[in-house]
Amino acid sequence: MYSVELKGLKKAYGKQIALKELNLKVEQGVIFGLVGPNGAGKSTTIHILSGLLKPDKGEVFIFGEDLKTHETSIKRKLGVVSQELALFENLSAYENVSFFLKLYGIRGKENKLKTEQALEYVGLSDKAKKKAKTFSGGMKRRLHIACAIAHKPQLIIMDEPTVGIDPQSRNHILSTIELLNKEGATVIYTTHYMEEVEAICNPIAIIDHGSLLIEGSKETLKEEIYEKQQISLEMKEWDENLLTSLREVRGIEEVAWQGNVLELTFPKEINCLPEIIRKIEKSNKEIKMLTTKVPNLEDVFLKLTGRTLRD
Ligand SMILES: Nc1ncnc2c1ncn2[C@@H]1O[C@H](COP(=O)(O)OP(=O)(O)OP(=O)(O)O)[C@@H](O)[C@H]1O
Repeated sequence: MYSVELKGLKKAYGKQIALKELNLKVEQGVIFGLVGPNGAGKSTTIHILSGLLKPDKGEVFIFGEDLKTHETSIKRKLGVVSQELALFENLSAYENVSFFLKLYGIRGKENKLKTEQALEYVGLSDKAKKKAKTFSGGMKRRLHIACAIAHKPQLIIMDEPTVGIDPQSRNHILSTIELLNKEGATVIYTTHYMEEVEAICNPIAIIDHGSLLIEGSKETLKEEIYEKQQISLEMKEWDENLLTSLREVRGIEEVAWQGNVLELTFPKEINCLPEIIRKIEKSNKEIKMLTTKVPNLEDVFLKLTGRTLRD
């Protein structure tokens, strides 16, 4: 059973099509990165998943249940960290979390226990008695997360939870997500920071113009997208004769240089390296260092969408 299954989701705001026909499956127990350029349809998808918005067409299944017919039971399993903060400024951190738990019917001892645990998860235990209005932006964001996850949801949906906050709170949030995931929660995570996706998400889905472009493990995406191999050779010295002989290596596509570094490109399926090494030895030149360019997710994203994630 999938934690989330979206089938043929369509949504338009007037003439503006936000989701063309989105199909997506999220396995249980993963931190699923949902990324896409501005206007790709991520927030629309998340709003539909959280029941805030109805799709024009298509189906949403959460843990096998249809969102249309099982909204109440699904909502108990769901924790949504939206972009908008929903906190009571004049209540303490403890009172805020406790209030949200009461909305789920959690009272008494269990309420106390879960409130304390949630504050601990986000690193605010020592600020439990302080009013939300005295908190920095990053601390408010962490409190907001505590409120959303205190009832121990099986599925946590996070819409850019680290935008515009200090590095300390950001690191706290990332490790909270990893902790919640280790304890069994599935997390759907959207962000404009590709380094966060690299650090905590797997698998990922890239969407654009309201449709899925690609979905898979980070490793598979890099492998599939990257058709070329690139190596850099830092040379003690090199000359034109060496460049000419490297250009003759079977399969080589490009020989470029920057200072003392030669950059060679060849197709993934041809191993040009032994021949390259032979040519260099023959020329009596010395390699100081050899590095392989490893593609990153930003390369994958750029190739598929024509933009960088933060464009
Ligand atoms: N309330 C609305 N009214 C009209 N158009 C909207 C509305 N909300 C979103 N859209 C449009 O729908 C498309 C998808 O928007 P959505 O907010 O889902 O994208 P996104 O991927 O979350 O973008 P971002 O990364 O900028 O948050 C965009 O073209 C957007 O302009």
